[in-house]
Amino acid sequence: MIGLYTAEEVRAAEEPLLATGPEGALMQQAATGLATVCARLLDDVYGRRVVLLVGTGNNGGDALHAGAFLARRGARVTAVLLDPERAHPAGLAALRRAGGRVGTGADAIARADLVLDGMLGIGGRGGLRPEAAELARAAADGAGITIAVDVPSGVDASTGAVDGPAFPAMHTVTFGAVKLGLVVGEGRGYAGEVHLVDIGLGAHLPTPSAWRFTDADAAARLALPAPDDDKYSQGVVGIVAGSATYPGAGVLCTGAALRTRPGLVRYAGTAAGGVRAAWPEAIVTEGRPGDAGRVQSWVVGPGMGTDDDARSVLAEVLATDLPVIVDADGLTMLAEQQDLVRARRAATVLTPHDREFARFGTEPGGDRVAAARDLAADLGCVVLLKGDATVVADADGTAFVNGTGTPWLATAGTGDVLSGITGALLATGLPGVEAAAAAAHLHGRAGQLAAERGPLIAGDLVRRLPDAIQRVRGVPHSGLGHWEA
Ligand SMILES: NC(=O)C1=CN([C@@H]2O[C@H](COP(=O)(O)OP(=O)(O)OC[C@H]3O[C@@H](n4cnc5c(N)ncnc54)[C@H](O)[C@@H]3O)[C@@H](O)[C@H]2O)[C@@H](O)CC1
Ligand SMILES: Nc1ncnc2c1ncn2[C@@H]1O[C@H](COP(=O)(O)OP(=O)(O)O)[C@@H](O)[C@H]1O
Ligand SMILES: [K+]
Repeated sequence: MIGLYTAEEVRAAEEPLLATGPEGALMQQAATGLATVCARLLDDVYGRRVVLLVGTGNNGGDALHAGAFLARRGARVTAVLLDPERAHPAGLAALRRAGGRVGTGADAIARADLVLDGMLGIGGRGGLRPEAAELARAAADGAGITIAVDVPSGVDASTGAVDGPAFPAMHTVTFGAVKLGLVVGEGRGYAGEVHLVDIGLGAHLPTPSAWRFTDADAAARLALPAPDDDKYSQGVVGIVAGSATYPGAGVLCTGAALRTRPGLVRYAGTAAGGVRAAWPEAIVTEGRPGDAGRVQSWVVGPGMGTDDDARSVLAEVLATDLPVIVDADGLTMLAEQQDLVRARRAATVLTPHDREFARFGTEPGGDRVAAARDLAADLGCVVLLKGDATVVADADGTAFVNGTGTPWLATAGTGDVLSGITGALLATGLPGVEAAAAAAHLHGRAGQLAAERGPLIAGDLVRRLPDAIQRVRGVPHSGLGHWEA
């Protein structure tokens, strides 16, 4: 797993290194790593125009030292200083020694091949002041590559909240540890591609605030069928989704569960006809959940409606002592009867998008990890808050930020697929928070695979799920399967 850290955690880890290491050593390491990434992205450094946006703190110092490195390799480097009296003295001296110069704003930015944002790093507080905001806008309008030093200025490094304008980075070169604000919420959009430069913080870092799953983490949670398995022992999933008028949600959800963990999937609900036609593999009843037969987990909510029948079905499912994932219409009803979750002892996973989340009382706001954590703690369940970087939080504060996916997932029905995957993983006995994090990871990978062929529809995710599973397991898909000689 990849740890994601707040600014405070990174500062605390830096302290012992600053206290014991030679003066400026950490900054030299950071700046060298930064300049190396810049040089790689510029391809040929000689003669390139580089503009440094330089604030009053160490973030500006990093930019100045990296600028000096690039100037020594023949780049034409101009530093734009937000406050000339307070620019990092050693950094400025190094830049001047290397032949860099100090200049002014917008024109230089418009002509730059590369704009390096060293205005604010983890010491930034609140929104950008007007002069900094102006430079960020000019960088957005320019044609050069935009690279943020450590954190894009205007982005809260700990939360990803953005208050007003911020520097639009195509790349962020971050030091020592990945800051949470680079991968979640609005901040993620400003950070672009994140490059991590090792400055030796490793042993000093605390347990991170949040985690990101790798493919290996997801794969470790996808238990393979064993020789002594049968269709029941793999975990049976029950699906309550879709309706006579809207069978689609039932079809997608059932398909996703089957494709994730094809032991046995049972369906109960009024979309029975559509589900039966689409998935002969599923066991289908028009009746209530109790008529479906034994299951090890329930998916309830997508497209099921919100009438009285739907309410009583939701209550019936939540009254079981089985793990349940609640989505869509189920969430709309649950928001009005939150005690149905609080009373549960088995795992409950709620998978709201922003509007569904708001029905539980508060908008997600700028700090999406905190929002998901708060609701999870309040209800005593797992909350998976959907978005371009989906957040999963458990009642004890454990949090994951998803790193897979594509904006092509913003299409109807993809949420139903996520519900089916989550239900299938819950049925295997995984803790709720791990099932949800692994499901989000897998869903995103399926989306990426489907998007390789252009615009995707939700059904494509179901079709690509087997490939996504093989991909996260690191199995090359030759189409022939794996044979041991
Ligand atoms: N601590 C260290 O030794 C290291 C720090 N590094 C760099 O240092 C950065 C943190 O440096 P600092 O703590 O000096 O902080 P920053 O450079 O992030 O910013 C602090 C300065 O900006 C001002 N400021 C804060 N909010 C502002 C706003 N909204 N508008 C305008 N000005 C604002 C503050 O008054 C202060 O002068 C990191 O992000 C990283 O880039 C790296 O060099 C690695 C080593
Ligand atoms: N811009 C985006 N980038 C990446 N993923 C997205 C984006 N917008 C939505 N998604 C993902 O697509 C899915 C949409 O789910 P949802 O809103 O429930 O749709 P539906 O109810 O139509 O199925 C979620 O998994 C969400 O994380
Ligand atoms: K910055």
